[in-house]
Amino acid sequence: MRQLLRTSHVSVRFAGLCALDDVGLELGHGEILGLIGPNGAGKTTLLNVLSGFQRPTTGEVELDGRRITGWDAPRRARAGISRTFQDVRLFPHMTVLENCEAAVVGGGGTWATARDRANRALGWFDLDGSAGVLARDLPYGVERRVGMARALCARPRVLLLDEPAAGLNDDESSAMARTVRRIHEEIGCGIIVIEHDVRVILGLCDRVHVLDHGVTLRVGSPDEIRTDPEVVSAYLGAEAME
Ligand SMILES: Nc1ncnc2c1ncn2[C@@H]1O[C@H](COP(=O)(O)OP(=O)(O)OP(=O)(O)O)[C@@H](O)[C@H]1O
Repeated sequence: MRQLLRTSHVSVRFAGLCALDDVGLELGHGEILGLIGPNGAGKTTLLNVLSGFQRPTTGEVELDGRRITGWDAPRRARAGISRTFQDVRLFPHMTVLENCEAAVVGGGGTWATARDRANRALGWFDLDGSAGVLARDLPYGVERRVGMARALCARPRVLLLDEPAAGLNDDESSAMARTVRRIHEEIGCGIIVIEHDVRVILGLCDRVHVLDHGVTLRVGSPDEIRTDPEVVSAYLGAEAME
């Protein structure tokens, strides 16, 4: 596996709390990697470290073999690392289309490119009919899809998805997973996805990285993770083995 993004020996401490402890994560070119673990395991903190929103206390981050640990979030975005947020964070007074265009222009693209990419990304998420709607008027499920469309407008090399199926029902979650898979086939970017819905993760990902209390519990294929006794007892419970 050719490495696209990796962390080595990453630790993050918040005052007395160790949110991440010596974590090494690897994402290959064109790979979909699931990041799972119980509440407070450190998943979002690790995504923040990868996207430049959180400086690690110790450790390094590399993109394509280049050390990017000191780079801030805008610089990483320009280098091709795009992300979504649990709370989406759209510009509320701008339309769906303008939110997507802003992501392209903010990354240095022209308005013409921005319009083209935004329209394409909205099409991937069946959002063509919502292009002119103000972001503040969107229902939650639609808002999340716009967040993903916006992240994809930048044509990222790495896409970091923080709980894309949160708050969605089973059918919507399955549809979301199918969309992620389709986009992955079309763009070929590496994807890291945090998700609590284990069925979505195990069905979608090439490999899964399991965190527990800030440390790596296991890394393996969906089948290895599904049947690993330690992962099952720490996180999955019996239902994932069915
Ligand atoms: N800015 C911060 N200041 C202090 N503590 C923090 C901060 N961010 C996260 N933490 C703590 O670090 C630990 C890891 O949090 P994190 O949000 O990364 O976990 P998570 O696995 O994403 O959890 P969840 O599944 O609930 O979203 C938690 O104990 C959390 O309270």
